[in-house]
This record gives sequence, C-alpha cells and structure tokens, in this order.
Amino acid sequence: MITPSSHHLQLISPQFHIIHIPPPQSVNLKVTQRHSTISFPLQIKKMVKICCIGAGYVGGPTMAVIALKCPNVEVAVVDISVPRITAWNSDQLPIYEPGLDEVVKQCRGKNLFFSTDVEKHVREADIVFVSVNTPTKTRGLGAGKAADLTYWESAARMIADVSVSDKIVVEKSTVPVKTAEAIEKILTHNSKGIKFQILSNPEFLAEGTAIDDLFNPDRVLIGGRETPQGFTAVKALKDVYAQWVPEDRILTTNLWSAELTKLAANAFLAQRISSVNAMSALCEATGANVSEVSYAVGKDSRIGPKFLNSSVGFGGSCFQKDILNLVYICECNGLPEVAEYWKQVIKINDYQKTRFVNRIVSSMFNTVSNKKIAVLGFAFKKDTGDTRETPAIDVCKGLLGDKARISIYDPQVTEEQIQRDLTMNKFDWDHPLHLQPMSPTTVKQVSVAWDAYAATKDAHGICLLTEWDEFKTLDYERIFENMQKPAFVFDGRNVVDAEKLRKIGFIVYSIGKPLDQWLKDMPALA
Ligand SMILES: NC(=O)c1ccc[n+]([C@@H]2O[C@H](COP(=O)([O-])OP(=O)(O)OC[C@H]3O[C@@H](n4cnc5c(N)ncnc54)[C@H](O)[C@@H]3O)[C@@H](O)[C@H]2O)c1
Ligand SMILES: O=c1ccn([C@@H]2O[C@H](COP(=O)(O)OP(=O)(O)O[C@H]3O[C@H](CO)[C@@H](O)[C@H](O)[C@H]3O)[C@@H](O)[C@H]2O)c(=O)[nH]1
Repeated sequence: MITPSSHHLQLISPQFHIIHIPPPQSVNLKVTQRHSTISFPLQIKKMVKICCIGAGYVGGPTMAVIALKCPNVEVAVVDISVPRITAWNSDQLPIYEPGLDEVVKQCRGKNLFFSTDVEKHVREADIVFVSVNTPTKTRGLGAGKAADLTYWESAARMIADVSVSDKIVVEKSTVPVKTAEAIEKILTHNSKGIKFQILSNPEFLAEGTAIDDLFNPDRVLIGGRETPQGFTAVKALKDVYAQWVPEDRILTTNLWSAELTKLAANAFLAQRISSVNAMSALCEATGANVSEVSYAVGKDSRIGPKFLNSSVGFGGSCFQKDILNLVYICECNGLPEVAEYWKQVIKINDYQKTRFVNRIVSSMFNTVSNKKIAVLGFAFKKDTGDTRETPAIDVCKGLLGDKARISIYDPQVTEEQIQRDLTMNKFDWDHPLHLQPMSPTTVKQVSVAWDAYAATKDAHGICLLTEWDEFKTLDYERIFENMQKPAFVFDGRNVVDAEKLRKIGFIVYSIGKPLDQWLKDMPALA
C-alpha cells in the first residue's frame, strides 16, 4: 500500500511497518486513491543488497529470515566452504533447525542466494554482515581463553581489498569488546578512499529455536559510532529489522556496549545454570529436590523461571567460549577478581560433568570396565545436530577412561561426527571442519546405534545426555527386558519419570533429586 506524506513517500508493508524509501532518482508517479488522483515526487532507491560472510548456524538462519521478512532486500550468504554452500542450495540443508527448511524454500532463488563467490557478493553489497567463527584461541597469547579472530580479520581484509563503494560492515559474530576498533583500522588502512561504517549487531538466537527467536526476538541490539555517519548507519540497519521487529525492541547503543552486552548476556545465562547445578549437588546431599527448589526460586518475579533446569552441564559453541573470552578481557584490563568470578561458572560446569561420570562409575560397583553403557543423545541440546562443546563428549571420554564400551544413539548426529568429536582435541571443536586436520582414528570401544532400542540392548546402564522428546516416550519395559541386571538409568537431563522407571526395576539417578537406597550406599566421590 502506498500513502502520501508531506515530503517523502512511505510504503506500508502488510505488517503495517513503515518503510522509508530513501534517495537517489526522482520520478513522478500517479497514484489513484479512492476518488482522487494525486501526483507527487517519488524517490526510488535500488533494492538494498546485503551480503553475509559465513553460512553457519547464525549466518544461514538469520539471513533467511531477513530475506523472508524484507522482500525489498536481496540477501547473499557466502562461505569459503563449498560443501556447506552446496548443502544450502540443496534439499538437505547443512544444519537441522526446526522451521528453517520452510523459510529457505520460500526465499531461495528469489531474494536469498547462497554462493561461494565471496568477493563478488561483498563488492556488490550495501551492507556486509560478518558471521564467521570466533573460537577460543588454541595457541599463542591468550591460548585457551582469548577469542581467535583469524577468520574475522581475514574477512575484514578481503572486504577492504574488493570493495569499490561505501559499505556498512556489521559484526554479527560474537567478538571481544573493542574489536570494532581493530576492524575499523583494517578497513580504513586499505580503503582506497572508500568509507566504511562498522556496526555491532550481536545475535541472541539459541539453536533449536532459532527461527522462533528470529521471528520474535526479545530485542535486537545495534551499536554504532556516535557520529552523524554512525547514526545514519545505525538507522539503515534499524530500518531493515523494523520491517518485522517492533521498534521498542530495537535497542541502539554505542559500539562497545553492544559488543560487551553479548558476552554479558551469555555469562548471565550460563551463570544461572551453574548456580542451579551447584544447588543440585547440595540437594543430593540433603534430600531436597532441585526441581522443587528451582520452581519455587523462579516464582520470585525478580528471578523468573527460565534457565533454571539442572543438567549434566551446559554445552554449545557459545557459553564456555564467551565466558573464557570475558575472563581474558577482565584479566587484560587488570580486573583479576572479576575474572575469577566468571571463571567459577565454568569450573562448576566442569565439576557437574565430572560428578555425573563419578556417580555412574561408583553406582556400578566402582568400575565400568568392559561394561556396555548406552548413551542416549549426543547433541548439546534437543532439536539440533550440533555437538560443539556438548557435555556428552566429556561424559563419554570419562567413561572411556574407565574402559567402558559405549553405544550411542542421537536422532540428528552422524557416526562420523561422534567419532570425530571423541578423537579431537577439546579446543578444536569450534573450528570449521573443513579447516581442521582430519583424524583417521576411531574409538574402538564406541559404536553408534540407529535407535534407542539397539543402543540399549544388553547394556548395563543408560546415560540420558540430551533431552530429545522421543526419550520421554520410549518403551522402557521393553528396554529393561533386554538389558543386563541390575539395570541403571543415569538421567543427565531429568527427562524420564524416575518413579515409573523404578517400578519397572531400574535403579535411577536423576540430577539433584533424592537418591534411592542403592545410590546412597554407593556415594560418588566428586
Ligand atoms: N551458533 C549459535 O547459536 C550462535 C548464536 C549467536 C552468536 N553466535 C556467534 O556467531 C558466530 C558464528 O557462529 P556459527 O555458529 O554460525 O559458526 P559456524 O561455524 O556454524 O559458521 C561460520 C562459517 O564461517 C565460515 N567462514 C570462516 N571464515 C570465513 C571467511 N573468511 N570467508 C567466508 N566464510 C568464512 C566457515 O566456513 C563457517 O561455515 C560466532 O562468533 C558465534 O560465537 C553463534
Ligand atoms: O535451564 C537450562 C537451560 C539450558 N541448559 C543447557 O545450556 C546449554 C545452552 O543452551 P541454550 O542457551 O538454550 O542454547 P545455545 O544455542 O547455546 O544459546 C545460547 O548461546 C547463543 C550463542 O551465543 C546465544 O545467542 C543464546 O542467546 C544463548 O541462549 C545447552 O547445553 C542446554 O542444555 C541447561 O542445562 N539448563
């Protein structure tokens, strides 16, 4: 729908957000409105072109949603990985994410394109998002803590090299605070007179719910320079999001606040999980029930109910990496007490995983040597096939250390991925596969099953490590029949009905719940 305004023409989209159409060429347009015909100057700008460098868990879904919600924007998602781009252009997308297929199918080939021609699309773009990996550094200064900005820096150098027109460059990756300053230096030193404005627009989506999160974000955060050019760039990006996000949810700040907010948000979220996990250990020691405690605590409106589920520990590519990064930044800024505070969140997470493994071993007569343990779930959470930093890796490695035989089933994780995860060095997990040396080794005591029944056949114990819905409704009587006795269930996600399973005959350990007599008699020594 087109409506006249005093000086500019505004398009009102079906969702009734106003899209201001800015410069350059002026033409005269006649618009028939009910009974009158009016003429006024129309300013038409070519379609806005966005290019996103990095077609991963963030770049792919984020850009697909921008393409869907902004028909006046052409989006190209580019990556150096040929297999990834081939998969984005096929029916088998490279990542599993509920709702993603439908969004991609609606826009691909219309205003959404996936390509390996990185330079061409960067050159043509008005706005370049950079959504490459920023894993933890494995070597050199800050190794094990600082963010590795190699991929980011090489993307920035390439932008500077190939650009022939002014651009807005958007940090979508999670980066240390003050990164924009370094990026600005790279871009302006090689810029041949081209002007770049850097914005920080961190992403808050969670895997497994990415599409919902992008459709209805709690907030969109845009940080920019506090200069006239900076404000103009912030406005341009805000106009893109405003096509579907209510304006009061689009927050604008200075660059450093936006960069730091992303690290702070992840630290706060992870801290809640470590807090409830710390309580779970105390619950087991005292007979309190962590679910009852967290429900009652979360009823306080100042605390709220979310992110209080006790578990075997948090995983995923972000929480640990971003907290380590925060710790490093605090240390570099002469704030050791603050660094120590946040480090504790990770220490408790490691403690929780170790505690879980120790509980398994101690309950099974202090040894799992040559016993078959079925691992149900390997992804770091349900509704994703992502295994980066999944607690399942640490738990499996712990059990393998005690010489267990492991049979793993996960509905979305491939055998190749599991073997790679169990043979790889810890800090290489977040580097893109095509940039890693391939390890030909496989772990012989590990097999991968095609369903939960095959995994649990003849097993001595079951470890539930991902909260996939299908694990709630398995036929546990059938599973019990086919297991060695005594048959154990170690529920690292508190997904099963422990009482029901105990009635079947299982010995059940649930995180932070009152222990049955067997477990009391065999205390874990964590
Ligand atoms: N995964 C999440 O849920 C999530 C959420 C919010 C923020 N983030 C942040 O977003 C960033 C990306 O995370 P991700 O999970 O999408 O990573 P990812 O590994 O899935 O994707 C990154 C992609 O960038 C590509 N790449 C690297 N260097 C490149 C270059 N120079 N040119 C072109 N492509 C290049 C890689 O090939 C890879 O496909 C990280 O900083 C992460 O911390 C991730
Ligand atoms: O109460 C809870 C909630 C989560 N988890 C675990 O915590 C991890 C992370 O879960 P979640 O935060 O839902 O998934 P991510 O995809 O890692 O998303 C986080 O990390 C992203 C990357 O930075 C951010 O964008 C998101 O806002 C932030 O939630 C998973 O292992 C969960 O099982 C718990 O153990 N208990």
